[in-house]
Amino acid sequence: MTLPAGTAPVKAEYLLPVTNISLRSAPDDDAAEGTTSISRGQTSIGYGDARDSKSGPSRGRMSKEQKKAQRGANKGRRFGKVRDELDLCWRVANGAICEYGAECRFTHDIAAYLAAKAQDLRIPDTSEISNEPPFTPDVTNMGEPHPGHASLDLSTTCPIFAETGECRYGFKCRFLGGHVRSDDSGKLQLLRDEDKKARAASTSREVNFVGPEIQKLLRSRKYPLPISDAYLRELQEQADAEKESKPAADASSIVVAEPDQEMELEEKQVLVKATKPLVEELVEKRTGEPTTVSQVDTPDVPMRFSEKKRLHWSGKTYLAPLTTVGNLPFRRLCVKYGVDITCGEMGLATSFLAGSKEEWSLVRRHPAESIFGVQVAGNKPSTLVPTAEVIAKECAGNIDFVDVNCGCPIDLVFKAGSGSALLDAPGKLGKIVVGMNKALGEIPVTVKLRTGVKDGRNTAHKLMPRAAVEWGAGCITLHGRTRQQRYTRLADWDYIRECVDAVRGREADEDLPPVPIFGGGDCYSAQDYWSNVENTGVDGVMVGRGALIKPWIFTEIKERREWDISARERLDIIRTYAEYGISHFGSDTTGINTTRRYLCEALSFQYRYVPIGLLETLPGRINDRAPAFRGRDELETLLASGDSKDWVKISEMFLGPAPESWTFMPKHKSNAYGGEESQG
Ligand SMILES: Cc1cc2nc3c(=O)[nH]c(=O)nc-3n(C[C@H](O)[C@H](O)[C@H](O)COP(=O)(O)O)c2cc1C
Repeated sequence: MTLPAGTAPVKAEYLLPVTNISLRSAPDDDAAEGTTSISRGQTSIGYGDARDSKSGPSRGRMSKEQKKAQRGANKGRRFGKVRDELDLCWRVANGAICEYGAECRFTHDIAAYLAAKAQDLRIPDTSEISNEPPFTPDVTNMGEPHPGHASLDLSTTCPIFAETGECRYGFKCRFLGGHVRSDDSGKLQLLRDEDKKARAASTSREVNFVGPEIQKLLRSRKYPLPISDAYLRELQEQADAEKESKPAADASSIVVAEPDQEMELEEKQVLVKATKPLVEELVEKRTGEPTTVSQVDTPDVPMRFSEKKRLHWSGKTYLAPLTTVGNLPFRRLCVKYGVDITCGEMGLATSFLAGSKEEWSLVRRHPAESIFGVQVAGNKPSTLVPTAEVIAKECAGNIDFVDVNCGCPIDLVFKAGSGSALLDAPGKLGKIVVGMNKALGEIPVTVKLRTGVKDGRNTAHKLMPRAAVEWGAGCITLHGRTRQQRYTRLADWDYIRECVDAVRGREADEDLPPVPIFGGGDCYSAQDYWSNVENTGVDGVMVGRGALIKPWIFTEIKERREWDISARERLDIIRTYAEYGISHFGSDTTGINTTRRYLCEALSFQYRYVPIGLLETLPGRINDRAPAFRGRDELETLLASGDSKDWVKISEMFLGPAPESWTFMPKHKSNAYGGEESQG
C-alpha cells in the first residue's frame, strides 16, 4: 500500500485495516506555541495567554487569520484548583500551633479532616506494570491501612519525603501514611529524617524563591534599582543632547540603517553613544589589547564587561524555553535524559516589575539543572533593564544567564513591540542588551531570535554579528523561521549557516573569540542534530518540540544513536514526570491535580511519537503525519492515543482517580475531558 507523501513510513503489519486508514489530524504547533499557557493573572501574558486571556482582542476585532487560527481551539482554557473537602489550617497541617486559634477560618481538627480526606495514594513501581489492560495495579487498593484512620496507607511512599526527608504538606499530603506514625498515646506524629534533610539541602531543594516581600516592594515601586536608574538616565541625557544638537549628527557614523526598520535616526545615535564604551571594554577583554578611545565607565554603574562570565557551551545540549510545557518538572526530566542547558518559560518584564507571583515562579530552578537561565520578554530598556537588575539581585548565584526573547510570534506580544517585533528594532534591542548586561553584573545576557518578521525579509544575519560584537550577547540562539512562517514549513538551516558565517566573519575582523551560537528548528533525532551541527557550524542545536514528543532525545543525541524505546520505558518516563510534578506542585490534593493537568499537557505532545521500531526507514521526522497504527503491544497503542480521555487514564495509573470536579481542556475542543466540551 502506498501512503501519501509526508506520511510516517509505518510498516504494513502495524497499519490498521485499510478501511480504517486515515491520517491523524495534523498537530497544530502554532496553536500550541500560542495557546498552551494557563492564565497567569491579569498582569501576565504568557506565550499562550494572549489568546486565552480575557484581555485579548475580541472576536469582532480579530483579523481573518486570527479567527481562523482560533477555530477549534479552546479559547477560554481555565484550570480551577481541586481542594480537599475540609480545608485544614496549614500550620496545624505541619504540626505547629496556629496563632489565630478558634478564629482561624480553616479547621484545626485533624481527626475530622482525615475522616473526610480522600484516601492515600501509591505510585506503582514500573515492575508492576504490564503491557496489557489494565496495565497498572489498582492503586486505590491500600497495602497497609492505618487501624485508626481509614484514609491512611502506612505502606505508601511520599515522593517528597523520600527525596528530602520531610514533607512540607504534612497532614495534607496524599501519601501521608509514608511519613506519619502514632505515638504511645495514639496521637499521630509527623516523621522527619534529619540525615536525609541535611543531605537534600544541596541536591533536592529548589532555589530562586522570590517571595511576597520582594513582590510587594516591586509593586509599590520601592525596590532600589541604582544600575538601571543610572543607565536610563544616561540614555535620557544622550537623547536630550542629541535633540539639542540636531542636525549635527554625522549620519555616516551611525549604525546601518534598514529601509524597513522602524528605528528613528535619533535612537540610533543614542545607541552608538551608549554602547561605545562597552564595545571597547568587550574588545579589550576579548583581545587582551587596550583600545585607543577613552573607556571610562559611568561611575555609578559598578560592573564592567570585563567581569562577565564567558559561556563555554560548544558541544552542550540545550532544551528550548517552552511556555507551560517547559515547566520545572519537565526540565528536570530532560536533565535526567541528558540535557545540559535549560531555560525557564518566557516571563514578561512588566509582570516581573509588577511583582506578579506567577511570573516570579518562573525563575525557580531545580539543583539538577546545572546550567539554567531565565527568559524575559519586553519592549524597552526601561522595563527589561530593571527586570534584569532584580533578577541578578534576587537570584544571585543561582542563575547562569538571562535570555531576551526576540522570537515570540503571538499578536499581543508582537503588537506591543516585544518578542519578534524586536527583530525590526535593532536600535532598541541594542540598548536593551547593553543595559541588561550592565544590570546583570557577571551574569551573561543571551538572545533568542527568529530569522525575521516577514517571509523573504530575514534580518537575523544583520542583527547577530552586532549582538555578538557590539552588544555583548553571551550566546545567540536562532530559530530558523520567520514570525510569519508556520510550523508546517521546515526551518531554514541554510540561512542559519549564513548567519553563523556572518557572526564568525565579524568576530574574525575584530579579532574576538567566538560566542556560542545555537540553531533551532525541527530537530527530532540524533541524526538531525549532528548533521545540523556539521553542516552549519552551530555550536549546538536547541531542541523544542522534539523534546516534548520524546524527552529521551538528549540521550540519543549524546550517544549518537536512535533509541527504539519500549512502551514500558516510556511509561517509566511518565512515572518520573509524575514524581517530579508532585515534588514541585505539591503532594496535597491541589498539587496532585495540578500535576495531573501538566502531565496531560505533556502527554498531548508525547502521543505523537511513532515508535521507530514500527518504521520502515529511520530516523523519524517531526513533520511526518502518522497513519492510524497499532503498537507492538496494547500499552504502545494506548501511548499513541490522541484522545485526551486516554491521557487522563494514563495519569490515573500514577496519580489515582481524577476527581469529578477536575477538568482538562486540551488545545482542541474536540477532545476535552470532563468539562462541558466533552459532554456536548
Ligand atoms: C508549546 C511551545 C511553547 C513555546 N514557548 C516558548 C517560550 O516561552 N519562549 C521562546 O523563546 N520560545 C518558545 N517556543 C519556541 C521554541 O523555543 C523553539 O524555538 C521552537 O519550538 C523551534 O524549535 P523546535 O522546532 O525544536 O520545536 C515555544 C514553542 C512551543 C511549541
